[in-house]
Amino acid sequence: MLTCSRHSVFVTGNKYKLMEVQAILKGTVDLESHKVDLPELQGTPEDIAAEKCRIAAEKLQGPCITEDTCLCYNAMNGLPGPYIKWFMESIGHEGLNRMLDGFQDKTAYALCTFAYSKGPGHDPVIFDGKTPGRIVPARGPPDFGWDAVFEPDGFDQTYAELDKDVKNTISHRFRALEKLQAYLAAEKASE
Ligand SMILES: O=P(O)(O)OP(=O)(O)OP(=O)(O)OC[C@H]1O[C@@H](n2cnc3c(O)ncnc32)[C@H](O)[C@@H]1O
Ligand SMILES: [Mg+2]
Repeated sequence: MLTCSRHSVFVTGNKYKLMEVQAILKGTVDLESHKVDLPELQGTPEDIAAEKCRIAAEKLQGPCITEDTCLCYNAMNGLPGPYIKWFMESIGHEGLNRMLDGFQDKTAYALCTFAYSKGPGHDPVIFDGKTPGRIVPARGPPDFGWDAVFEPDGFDQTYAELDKDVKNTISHRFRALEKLQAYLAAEKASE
């Protein structure tokens, strides 16, 4: 859970996401953490992100922010995309590489979609961030999801090998949060 000056709350069950969001927003937004179990939905990344936020706002009966993360293979027209969580849990880093065995194109992109709702009954606003890269055999600490198999463009290190401070200035999450921050700041200024 993340509380900003407008008492909005970041809802996630993923402690690594929360740590990154806290590190990226540090100093600009007051954070507070709380875990709520949200359903894994199907659809386009944008529709999933919006619906996830609607459900969280209903559960909390108040304003909130949620985020959904995709890992999209270009050779597979964007899949596994929003279903990456199940692929990661079922087949692991090696399987995520093997899926591309029959393809020359190993490029992929990480996509983060934040959604912000003013509360139940309010349509969520969407903010996305994308980082292009490619899928490589796992290197670096295996702690956070598929970090070890994603090498962002312009780097010869995987997300997992990169210093956290570096990942947090080029990541899909950082890019989406930049937009969300600007939106919240403008909203606050107009009050
Ligand atoms: O409660 P929520 O916020 O939904 O947390 P989650 O862990 O279920 O997250 P998602 O539904 O967005 O699924 C995304 C999957 O990708 C993983 N993931 C998310 N961000 C990542 C990142 O920056 N690097 C590596 N793996 C990441 C995450 O661990 C999940 O397995
Ligand atoms: Mg989830």
